[in-house]
Amino acid sequence: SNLSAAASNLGALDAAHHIHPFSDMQKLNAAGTRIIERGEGCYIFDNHGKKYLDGFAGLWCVNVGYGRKEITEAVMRQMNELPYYNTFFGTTTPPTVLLAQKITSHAGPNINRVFFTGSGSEANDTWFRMARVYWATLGKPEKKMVIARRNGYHGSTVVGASLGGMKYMHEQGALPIEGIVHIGQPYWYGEGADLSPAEFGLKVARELEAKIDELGEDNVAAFVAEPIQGAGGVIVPPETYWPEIARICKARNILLVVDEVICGFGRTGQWFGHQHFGVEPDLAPIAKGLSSGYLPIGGVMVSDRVGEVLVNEVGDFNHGFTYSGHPVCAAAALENLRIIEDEKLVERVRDDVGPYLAAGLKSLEDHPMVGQTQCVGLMAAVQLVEDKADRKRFEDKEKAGIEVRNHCLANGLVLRATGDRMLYSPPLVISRSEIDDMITITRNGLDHAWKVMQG
Ligand SMILES: Cc1ncc(COP(=O)(O)O)c(CNc2cccc(C(=O)O)c2)c1O
Repeated sequence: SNLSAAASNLGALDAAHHIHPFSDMQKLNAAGTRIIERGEGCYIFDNHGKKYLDGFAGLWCVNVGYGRKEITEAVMRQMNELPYYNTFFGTTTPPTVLLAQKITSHAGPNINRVFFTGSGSEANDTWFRMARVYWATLGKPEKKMVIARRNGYHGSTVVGASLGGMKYMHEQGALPIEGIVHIGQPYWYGEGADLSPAEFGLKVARELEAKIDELGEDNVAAFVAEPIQGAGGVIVPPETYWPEIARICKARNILLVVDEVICGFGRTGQWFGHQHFGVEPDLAPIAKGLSSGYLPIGGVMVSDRVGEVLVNEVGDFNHGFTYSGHPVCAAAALENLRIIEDEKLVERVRDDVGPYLAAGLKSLEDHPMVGQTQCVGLMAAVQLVEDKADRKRFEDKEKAGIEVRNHCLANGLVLRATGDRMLYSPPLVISRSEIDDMITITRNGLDHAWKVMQG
């Protein structure tokens, strides 16, 4: 049949018809794409039947693992009942309502409302407009600048990419848009120089205060940051960083926005990353682990400070998407969160497999190529170095990371490399023996890459 014929040359069809995200398509088409066909637990399988341990849970998101039939069945039921309806014009659907309630039940006492989107990027665009509407409603329309961080990641929409601090994204599309500025990142290993982590954490947090002074407090709406930068390389800030950030936001009367797209829903061993660091956001974008990626859904968790104004004083908030609160995506997310609750995955990450992964990564620190490992819950990084003595980095950081990543891939482990940092973000259901495999395969990858880089 033409389907089987098509199946045999999916690669050619992909090259002919499909432009991939974040890809050099000429190189990709020459190299060919890997067709991933199936997933089970923490494993994915390509169309040649090769099995990979997915140390990255898709893109940071498959928290409950692949093949959870409970979600498929919940989606099937909802799909058959009502495949779509909107939440505009005074309508809603049962899963959407129940999902909003369930999310806020885990988000702490000050967060009681959710605005739904289709992605994490749209969630960032959404809070950006909410923050400006909030201040305008309080009679401060000039309070509209947003401060973000270099090497932060907040998505690929115009606002998302502008909030992000990735230069290679700004260069494509003349970004950032006006109204968004960046300060430093709490990356002690790479930028701490002779300061202790504690000193560096305070120093880089205080760049926020300096930036507010430079811009004028009455012009600044918000500061946005990931609890732990994900795509930036799993940059775990020094202990002193977040308390100082929270102090400054309060003292200078700007909204604190915490991007929970990666850190949310158990990734750090708490329901949300801000809870790991003990800070209270005014607004928090979410996505990824919300549905474990089974269906696309995102949103913004809204604190009462903003929510009361948004609900009771703004009148029409003229913003939203066709798929805001999509009933089938909401049903998938609702069942996903039920699994996380019933299987106590957050507690498991905090008390069992998170510490277990941290110990396994620590055991790699004796390797000549490993300068540092960082691990919070099941979100971790291995910092590659050329010379540990003075934290000397490889000239070609990308090559170091790619050599480790490709060797791991050839040995059945999917990892992410951001420059010279190897990143781990496995499903929250990963077993200790699967973690052992991740560590073993990583060590072999390090041995290989060390030889190549010494070459
Ligand atoms: C913190 C954060 N905020 C927003 C987004 C955007 O979400 P959407 O993609 O759903 O619009 C993200 C997404 N993060 C993301 C997406 C794709 C790839 C990688 C990578 O690290 O390779 C990371 C993210 O990590």
